[in-house]
Amino acid sequence: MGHISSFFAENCLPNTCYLRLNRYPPCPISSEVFGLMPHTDSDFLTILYQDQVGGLQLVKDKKWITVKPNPDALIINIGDLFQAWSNGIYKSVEHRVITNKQVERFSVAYFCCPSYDTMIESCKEPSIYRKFSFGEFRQQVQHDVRTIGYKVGLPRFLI
Ligand SMILES: O=C(O)CCC(=O)C(=O)O
Ligand SMILES: [Fe+2]
Repeated sequence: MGHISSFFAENCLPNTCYLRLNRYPPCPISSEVFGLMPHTDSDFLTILYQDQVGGLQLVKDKKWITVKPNPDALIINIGDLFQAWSNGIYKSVEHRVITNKQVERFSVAYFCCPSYDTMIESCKEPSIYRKFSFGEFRQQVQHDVRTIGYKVGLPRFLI
């Protein structure tokens, strides 16, 4: 895509990436409560493992579809930074988790993030997003969540 091939190796180092262990307890009112609200991940790529219970859904062709659990597979989700970096060619996938009435569910997510000072810019002109640092992006997301109650994300950086 016109970026140098060592970009990830140089910028997404073990000390800037992180692992999250998610536990979703059984929920008697599962039709009314999300395990995780619809969102996109604020990283480059997320490597996800879900157990056999299932519950992960993503948007495909404007519809929510269920990601069938597969014990032999990892799920790779594209995040917001990849979308900006590819100038919108690769889309950050919107996803959510629905709860289960009876069974507890676990998942493990590894978020591939660069350092806060890494500049995210598209390889293509005209770029649809202005250049920003990952730190600026995180700050903007946190500011929006605090002040308006939700993440706006990449649309804030459209030119
Ligand atoms: O539990 C899952 O399957 C998804 C977790 C997730 O989307 C996240 O941690 O950002
Ligand atoms: Fe996520």
